[in-house]
Amino acid sequence: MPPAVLPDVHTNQPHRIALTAFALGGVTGLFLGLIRTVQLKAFSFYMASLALFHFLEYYTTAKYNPKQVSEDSFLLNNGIEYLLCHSIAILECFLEYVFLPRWKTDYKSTSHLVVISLGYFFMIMGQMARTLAMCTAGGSFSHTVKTNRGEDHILIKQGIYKWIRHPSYFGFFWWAIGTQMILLNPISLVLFATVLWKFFRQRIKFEESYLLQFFGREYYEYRESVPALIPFIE
Ligand SMILES: C[S@@+](CC[C@H](N)C(=O)[O-])C[C@H]1O[C@@H](n2cnc3c(N)ncnc32)[C@H](O)[C@@H]1O
Repeated sequence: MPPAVLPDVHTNQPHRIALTAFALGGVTGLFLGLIRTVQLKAFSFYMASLALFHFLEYYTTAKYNPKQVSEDSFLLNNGIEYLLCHSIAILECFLEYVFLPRWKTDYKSTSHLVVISLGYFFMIMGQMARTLAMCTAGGSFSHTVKTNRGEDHILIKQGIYKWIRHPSYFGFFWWAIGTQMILLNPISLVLFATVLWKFFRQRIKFEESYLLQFFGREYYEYRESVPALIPFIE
């Protein structure tokens, strides 16, 4: 690999990367291991999936977009709202488990089964879409929106981008919705859907204004023909 493509060790301090990856792997392993023994299995799956999500953010950036990888690529500092949403979700999950234990663990009810199955489907599909988007976009992907076009920033229209205009946002949105469905968290489901929908609507508008500047008519035509597949976002 030519030196210019190697990750910068100042923004990727090896001991910190190793420790973060170890911690995320530990959380994933711990909660997957607990699934058989705990009653609230969905919570274990949620925690394992949350840790896996953050591990994959760094791993995929390091592998497919090494010039832009940094410790921030774990996306663990994803803003106060993100942290609050997950904290509220965990609190809701435990409060409902304590005060409404039967309702929370009534896995035999058909409505619960439908919500939980859909939730797992959204989570798996969302994670796959997000990771696939990052692999496909490669050097054109960045965790922050670029306001200046880099020299290797090309318009991506192939692979998953042929079917979904913002597949990493689509993936993130449906993955997060899925986590709240498997937890049977009605309050946090509404909270996640509202916060994320507002965030992505704003972000897509901002991002597309720059993509139109970078790629002109080509992006305009792409935007007109490929949907975002996030409800009520054109
Ligand atoms: C966090 S990435 C998200 C990419 C895309 N919105 C998605 O959801 O897969 C943000 C960066 O991707 C770039 N980007 C978004 N769509 C792109 C495309 N189709 N081709 C190339 N770059 C794109 C933007 O310029 C921005 O700097």
